Amino acid sequence: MGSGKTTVGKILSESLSYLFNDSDDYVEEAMGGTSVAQIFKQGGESFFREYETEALQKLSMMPRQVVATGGGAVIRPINWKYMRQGITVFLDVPVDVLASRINAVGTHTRPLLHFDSGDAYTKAFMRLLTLSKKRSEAYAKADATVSLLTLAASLQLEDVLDITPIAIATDVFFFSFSNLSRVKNM
Ligand SMILES: Nc1ncnc2c1ncn2[C@@H]1O[C@H](COP(=O)(O)OP(=O)(O)O)[C@@H](O)[C@H]1O
Ligand SMILES: O=C(O)C1=C[C@@H](OP(=O)(O)O)[C@@H](O)[C@H](O)C1
Repeated sequence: MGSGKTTVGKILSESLSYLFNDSDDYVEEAMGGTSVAQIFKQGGESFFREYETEALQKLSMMPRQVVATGGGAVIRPINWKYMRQGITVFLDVPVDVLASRINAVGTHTRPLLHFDSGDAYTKAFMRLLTLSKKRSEAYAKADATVSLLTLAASLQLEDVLDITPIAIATDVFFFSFSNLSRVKNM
């Protein structure tokens, strides 16, 4: 959540002349415009995960597109069957950066990070830390990991906050290119 999948994915899709899709948007459309936050409220996380899997299955049948999945899509093994129809890239962003970004945009669209009271940054940080530990093995299944810490070092930047989305998209492009031979329909 907040790693830049949408921001970077849109840049990548434009430069490749591919379509861009966001699996959360796809779920919301399939639910007649009900927001992800509302779906969580009405049916809980497992209900949302069912629709997320269905969305990934449908999206996996479409060629020439960049998909930003929800950050939790990695936790269901069945989702990998669909995501691996393409090249999978994990954007590895330090948790404090994720929490700052989420804090800046608000938590209303991200129910797992939304709390009715308390310090929003600290609560989001703690939840993101727990989730990133719990999911680390699943994220490691991606074809490529683009780590902002590694990228900052290679660009000789002191702060990951100085890395532009275009620089990240370029890195994702090169990692993806080296995996192209595995994937049909690109
Ligand atoms: N490299 C970046 N530098 C600065 N802000 C970024 C960067 N990538 C994303 N953001 C900002 O962080 C927030 C979350 O990004 P988003 O692309 O929606 O993440 P995700 O789709 O992974 O949840 C947005 O407000 C976006 O503008
Ligand atoms: O990490 C998660 O479990 C989730 C991430 C969200 O997507 P983003 O990663 O686009 O915020 C969204 O799918 C839902 O709130 C659950």
